[in-house]
Amino acid sequence: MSATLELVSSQRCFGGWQRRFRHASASTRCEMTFSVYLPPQAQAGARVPALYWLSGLTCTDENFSTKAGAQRAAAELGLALVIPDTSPRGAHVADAERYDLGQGAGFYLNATQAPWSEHYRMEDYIVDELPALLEAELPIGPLRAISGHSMGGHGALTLAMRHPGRYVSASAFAPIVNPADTPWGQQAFAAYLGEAREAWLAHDASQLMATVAHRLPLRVDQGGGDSFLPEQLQPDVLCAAAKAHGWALDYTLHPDYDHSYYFIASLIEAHLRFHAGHLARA
Ligand SMILES: N[C@@H](CCC(=O)N[C@@H](CSC=O)C(=O)NCC(=O)O)C(=O)O
Repeated sequence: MSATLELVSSQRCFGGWQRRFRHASASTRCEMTFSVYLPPQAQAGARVPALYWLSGLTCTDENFSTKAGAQRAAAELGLALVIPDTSPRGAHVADAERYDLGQGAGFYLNATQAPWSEHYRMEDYIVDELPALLEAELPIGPLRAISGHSMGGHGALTLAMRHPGRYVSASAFAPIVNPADTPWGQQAFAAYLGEAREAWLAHDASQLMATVAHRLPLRVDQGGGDSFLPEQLQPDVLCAAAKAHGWALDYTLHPDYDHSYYFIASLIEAHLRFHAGHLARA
Protein backbone atom coordinates (compact mmCIF):
# COMPACT_ATOMS: atom_id res chain seq x y z
CA MET A 1 0.00 0.00 0.00
CA SER A 2 2.72 2.49 0.96
CA ALA A 3 6.41 2.54 1.82
CA THR A 4 5.80 4.86 4.75
CA LEU A 5 2.55 3.47 6.17
CA GLU A 6 2.41 -0.03 7.67
CA LEU A 7 -1.11 -1.44 7.57
CA VAL A 8 -1.97 -2.89 11.00
CA SER A 9 -5.60 -3.89 10.40
CA SER A 10 -8.35 -3.39 7.86
CA GLN A 11 -12.09 -4.06 8.12
CA ARG A 12 -15.01 -3.41 5.79
CA CYS A 13 -17.44 -0.98 7.42
CA PHE A 14 -20.59 0.60 5.89
CA GLY A 15 -19.23 0.07 2.38
CA GLY A 16 -15.90 1.70 3.22
CA TRP A 17 -12.83 0.64 5.20
CA GLN A 18 -11.84 1.03 8.84
CA ARG A 19 -8.05 0.82 8.88
CA ARG A 20 -5.23 1.16 11.37
CA PHE A 21 -1.71 2.25 10.35
CA ARG A 22 1.69 2.54 12.00
CA HIS A 23 4.48 4.84 10.84
CA ALA A 24 7.70 6.52 11.93
CA SER A 25 6.95 10.10 12.89
CA ALA A 26 9.53 12.85 12.35
CA SER A 27 7.62 15.18 14.68
CA THR A 28 7.37 12.92 17.72
CA ARG A 29 10.52 10.89 16.95
CA CYS A 30 8.76 7.62 17.68
CA GLU A 31 6.45 5.16 16.02
CA MET A 32 2.87 6.44 15.88
CA THR A 33 -0.33 4.50 15.29
CA PHE A 34 -3.51 6.06 13.93
CA SER A 35 -6.89 4.89 12.63
CA VAL A 36 -8.71 6.11 9.57
CA TYR A 37 -12.17 5.46 8.20
CA LEU A 38 -12.33 5.71 4.42
CA PRO A 39 -15.93 6.07 3.19
CA PRO A 40 -17.17 4.36 -0.01
CA GLN A 41 -16.73 7.62 -1.95
CA ALA A 42 -12.95 7.38 -1.42
CA GLN A 43 -12.73 4.18 -3.42
CA ALA A 44 -13.76 5.44 -6.85
CA GLY A 45 -10.52 7.30 -7.41
CA ALA A 46 -11.90 10.40 -5.67
CA ARG A 47 -10.33 12.23 -2.75
CA VAL A 48 -12.64 12.97 0.14
CA PRO A 49 -12.55 15.65 2.87
CA ALA A 50 -11.44 14.56 6.33
CA LEU A 51 -12.66 15.09 9.86
CA TYR A 52 -9.78 14.86 12.32
CA TRP A 53 -10.92 13.46 15.66
CA LEU A 54 -8.82 14.16 18.77
CA SER A 55 -9.52 11.84 21.71
CA GLY A 56 -9.32 12.50 25.42
CA LEU A 57 -7.13 11.49 28.35
CA THR A 58 -6.19 7.79 28.52
CA CYS A 59 -7.39 7.13 24.94
CA THR A 60 -5.64 5.62 21.97
CA ASP A 61 -6.86 5.86 18.37
CA GLU A 62 -9.18 2.92 19.10
CA ASN A 63 -11.66 4.43 21.61
CA PHE A 64 -13.40 6.59 19.02
CA SER A 65 -13.23 3.95 16.27
CA THR A 66 -14.95 1.34 18.39
CA LYS A 67 -17.29 3.36 20.65
CA ALA A 68 -18.57 6.48 18.85
CA GLY A 69 -20.46 4.81 16.02
CA ALA A 70 -19.39 7.52 13.57
CA GLN A 71 -18.81 5.37 10.49
CA ARG A 72 -22.42 5.08 9.27
CA ALA A 73 -22.89 8.85 8.96
CA ALA A 74 -19.34 9.29 7.61
CA ALA A 75 -20.15 6.76 4.87
CA GLU A 76 -23.34 8.61 3.98
CA LEU A 77 -21.63 12.01 3.96
CA GLY A 78 -18.43 10.93 2.18
CA LEU A 79 -16.20 12.02 5.04
CA ALA A 80 -12.94 10.34 6.01
CA LEU A 81 -12.37 10.08 9.77
CA VAL A 82 -8.75 10.53 10.86
CA ILE A 83 -8.15 9.37 14.43
CA PRO A 84 -4.64 9.95 15.80
CA ASP A 85 -3.24 8.70 19.09
CA THR A 86 -3.24 11.10 22.06
CA SER A 87 0.54 11.26 22.61
CA PRO A 88 3.86 9.83 21.57
CA ARG A 89 4.42 6.37 23.02
CA GLY A 90 7.17 3.86 23.74
CA ALA A 91 9.59 2.69 26.40
CA HIS A 92 12.00 5.50 25.44
CA VAL A 93 9.30 8.20 25.66
CA ALA A 94 8.90 10.21 28.89
CA ASP A 95 5.88 9.25 30.97
CA ALA A 96 4.25 9.95 34.34
CA GLU A 97 2.55 7.71 36.86
CA ARG A 98 -0.70 9.65 36.66
CA TYR A 99 -3.32 9.21 33.91
CA ASP A 100 -3.51 12.91 33.04
CA LEU A 101 0.13 13.55 32.13
CA GLY A 102 2.56 11.84 29.76
CA GLN A 103 1.62 8.95 27.50
CA GLY A 104 -2.09 9.14 26.68
CA ALA A 105 -2.18 12.81 27.69
CA GLY A 106 -0.22 14.85 25.12
CA PHE A 107 -2.61 17.85 25.13
CA TYR A 108 -2.01 18.45 21.39
CA LEU A 109 0.82 20.95 21.87
CA ASN A 110 4.58 21.09 21.31
CA ALA A 111 6.26 20.74 24.70
CA THR A 112 9.12 23.13 25.40
CA GLN A 113 10.30 21.63 28.70
CA ALA A 114 12.53 18.62 29.40
CA PRO A 115 11.97 15.72 29.50
CA TRP A 116 8.78 16.20 27.44
CA SER A 117 10.17 18.33 24.60
CA GLU A 118 12.04 15.46 22.96
CA HIS A 119 8.92 13.58 21.81
CA TYR A 120 5.81 15.53 22.82
CA ARG A 121 5.27 17.49 19.59
CA MET A 122 1.64 16.61 18.98
CA GLU A 123 0.75 19.99 17.48
CA ASP A 124 3.28 19.56 14.65
CA TYR A 125 2.18 15.96 14.23
CA ILE A 126 -1.55 16.68 13.97
CA VAL A 127 -1.44 19.95 12.05
CA ASP A 128 1.40 19.31 9.59
CA GLU A 129 2.89 15.83 9.48
CA LEU A 130 -0.23 13.66 9.52
CA PRO A 131 -2.22 15.65 6.89
CA ALA A 132 0.81 15.76 4.55
CA LEU A 133 1.26 12.01 4.93
CA LEU A 134 -2.41 11.12 4.49
CA GLU A 135 -2.99 13.47 1.58
CA ALA A 136 0.02 11.91 -0.19
CA GLU A 137 -0.70 8.25 0.61
CA LEU A 138 -4.49 7.89 0.92
CA PRO A 139 -7.50 9.14 -1.10
CA ILE A 140 -7.92 12.10 1.23
CA GLY A 141 -8.02 15.69 -0.03
CA PRO A 142 -6.93 18.95 1.61
CA LEU A 143 -10.33 20.01 2.98
CA ARG A 144 -10.23 19.38 6.74
CA ALA A 145 -12.45 19.83 9.77
CA ILE A 146 -11.53 18.99 13.35
CA SER A 147 -13.39 17.71 16.41
CA GLY A 148 -12.59 16.07 19.71
CA HIS A 149 -13.56 15.15 23.24
CA SER A 150 -12.41 16.67 26.54
CA MET A 151 -8.61 17.00 26.19
CA GLY A 152 -9.24 16.38 22.49
CA GLY A 153 -11.95 19.06 22.45
CA HIS A 154 -9.34 21.46 23.81
CA GLY A 155 -7.03 20.27 21.02
CA ALA A 156 -9.65 20.69 18.29
CA LEU A 157 -10.59 24.23 19.33
CA THR A 158 -7.06 25.47 19.97
CA LEU A 159 -5.47 23.93 16.86
CA ALA A 160 -8.26 25.36 14.68
CA MET A 161 -7.78 28.81 16.19
CA ARG A 162 -3.97 28.66 16.20
CA HIS A 163 -3.80 27.61 12.54
CA PRO A 164 -6.16 29.83 10.54
CA GLY A 165 -7.25 28.29 7.25
CA ARG A 166 -6.17 24.74 8.14
CA TYR A 167 -9.64 23.65 9.19
CA VAL A 168 -12.98 24.69 7.69
CA SER A 169 -14.86 24.12 10.97
CA ALA A 170 -14.23 22.88 14.50
CA SER A 171 -16.38 21.19 17.13
CA ALA A 172 -16.01 19.61 20.53
CA PHE A 173 -17.71 17.39 23.06
CA ALA A 174 -17.19 18.41 26.70
CA PRO A 175 -13.95 20.27 25.90
CA ILE A 176 -11.44 21.61 28.40
CA VAL A 177 -11.92 25.28 27.48
CA ASN A 178 -10.35 27.08 30.43
CA PRO A 179 -7.12 25.08 30.86
CA ALA A 180 -5.01 27.93 32.21
CA ASP A 181 -7.35 28.10 35.24
CA THR A 182 -8.40 24.47 35.77
CA PRO A 183 -6.45 21.52 37.23
CA TRP A 184 -5.94 19.20 34.21
CA GLY A 185 -4.75 22.11 32.07
CA GLN A 186 -2.61 23.79 34.72
CA GLN A 187 -0.77 20.58 35.52
CA ALA A 188 -0.14 19.70 31.87
CA PHE A 189 0.85 23.23 30.87
CA ALA A 190 3.27 23.58 33.81
CA ALA A 191 4.98 20.32 32.81
CA TYR A 192 4.98 20.76 29.04
CA LEU A 193 5.30 24.56 28.71
CA GLY A 194 6.89 25.65 31.99
CA GLU A 195 5.63 27.82 34.82
CA ALA A 196 5.20 31.08 32.85
CA ARG A 197 1.45 31.59 32.46
CA GLU A 198 1.86 33.73 29.32
CA ALA A 199 2.91 30.61 27.39
CA TRP A 200 -0.24 28.80 28.54
CA LEU A 201 -2.64 31.43 27.19
CA ALA A 202 -1.69 30.65 23.57
CA HIS A 203 -3.11 27.14 24.15
CA ASP A 204 -6.32 28.16 25.91
CA ALA A 205 -9.43 28.30 23.68
CA SER A 206 -11.18 30.95 25.77
CA GLN A 207 -8.10 33.17 25.74
CA LEU A 208 -7.50 32.64 22.01
CA MET A 209 -10.95 34.01 21.24
CA ALA A 210 -9.67 37.43 22.30
CA THR A 211 -6.66 37.41 19.99
CA VAL A 212 -7.48 35.31 16.91
CA ALA A 213 -8.97 37.30 14.02
CA HIS A 214 -9.91 34.39 11.74
CA ARG A 215 -13.44 33.28 12.66
CA LEU A 216 -14.46 29.73 11.77
CA PRO A 217 -17.71 27.90 12.57
CA LEU A 218 -17.57 26.38 16.08
CA ARG A 219 -19.93 23.90 17.73
CA VAL A 220 -19.66 22.69 21.33
CA ASP A 221 -21.91 20.18 23.13
CA GLN A 222 -21.69 19.57 26.86
CA GLY A 223 -23.45 17.06 29.08
CA GLY A 224 -25.18 18.53 32.12
CA GLY A 225 -24.53 15.34 34.14
CA ASP A 226 -20.78 15.37 33.44
CA SER A 227 -18.87 14.97 36.70
CA PHE A 228 -15.92 16.96 35.26
CA LEU A 229 -18.09 19.96 34.32
CA PRO A 230 -17.62 22.31 37.27
CA GLU A 231 -13.96 21.74 38.07
CA GLN A 232 -12.27 20.84 34.77
CA LEU A 233 -14.41 21.99 31.84
CA GLN A 234 -16.21 25.29 32.56
CA PRO A 235 -17.90 25.93 29.19
CA ASP A 236 -19.43 29.14 30.55
CA VAL A 237 -15.97 30.71 30.28
CA LEU A 238 -15.85 29.89 26.56
CA CYS A 239 -19.40 31.15 26.03
CA ALA A 240 -18.55 34.44 27.75
CA ALA A 241 -15.40 34.84 25.64
CA ALA A 242 -17.36 34.08 22.44
CA LYS A 243 -19.92 36.72 23.35
CA ALA A 244 -17.29 39.29 24.29
CA HIS A 245 -15.25 38.80 21.12
CA GLY A 246 -17.92 38.20 18.50
CA TRP A 247 -17.56 34.47 17.83
CA ALA A 248 -20.71 32.68 16.60
CA LEU A 249 -20.38 29.70 18.91
CA ASP A 250 -23.10 27.05 18.60
CA TYR A 251 -23.22 25.80 22.22
CA THR A 252 -25.74 23.40 23.77
CA LEU A 253 -25.93 21.99 27.31
CA HIS A 254 -27.68 18.59 27.32
CA PRO A 255 -29.24 17.68 30.68
CA ASP A 256 -28.14 14.39 32.29
CA TYR A 257 -25.52 13.32 29.70
CA ASP A 258 -22.20 12.40 31.28
CA HIS A 259 -18.57 12.51 30.04
CA SER A 260 -18.64 9.10 28.39
CA TYR A 261 -18.72 7.84 24.82
CA TYR A 262 -22.50 7.32 25.27
CA PHE A 263 -22.75 11.12 25.02
CA ILE A 264 -20.46 11.22 21.98
CA ALA A 265 -22.37 8.39 20.27
CA SER A 266 -25.64 10.28 20.85
CA LEU A 267 -24.46 13.40 19.02
CA ILE A 268 -21.68 12.37 16.65
CA GLU A 269 -23.99 12.28 13.64
CA ALA A 270 -25.03 15.88 14.30
CA HIS A 271 -21.36 16.91 14.47
CA LEU A 272 -20.55 15.10 11.23
CA ARG A 273 -23.46 16.84 9.50
CA PHE A 274 -22.30 20.21 10.89
CA HIS A 275 -18.83 19.68 9.42
CA ALA A 276 -20.04 18.14 6.13
CA GLY A 277 -22.23 21.20 5.53
CA HIS A 278 -19.34 23.61 6.04
CA LEU A 279 -16.91 21.45 4.04
CA ALA A 280 -19.37 21.32 1.13
CA ARG A 281 -19.52 25.13 1.08
CA ALA A 282 -15.74 25.63 1.39
N1 LIG B 1 -10.10 8.74 35.79
C1 LIG B 1 -10.58 8.36 34.51
C2 LIG B 1 -10.35 9.51 33.56
C3 LIG B 1 -10.20 9.12 32.14
C4 LIG B 1 -11.35 9.58 31.26
O1 LIG B 1 -12.47 9.82 31.68
N2 LIG B 1 -11.01 9.71 29.99
C5 LIG B 1 -11.98 10.16 29.03
C6 LIG B 1 -11.52 11.46 28.48
S1 LIG B 1 -11.35 12.63 29.81
C7 LIG B 1 -10.65 14.02 29.13
O2 LIG B 1 -9.82 14.10 28.31
C8 LIG B 1 -12.13 9.10 27.95
O3 LIG B 1 -12.44 9.41 26.81
N3 LIG B 1 -11.93 7.84 28.32
C9 LIG B 1 -11.94 6.71 27.39
C10 LIG B 1 -13.27 6.06 27.18
O4 LIG B 1 -13.31 5.17 26.31
O5 LIG B 1 -14.26 6.42 27.83
C11 LIG B 1 -9.95 7.06 34.12
O6 LIG B 1 -8.71 6.93 34.16
O7 LIG B 1 -10.68 6.17 33.76
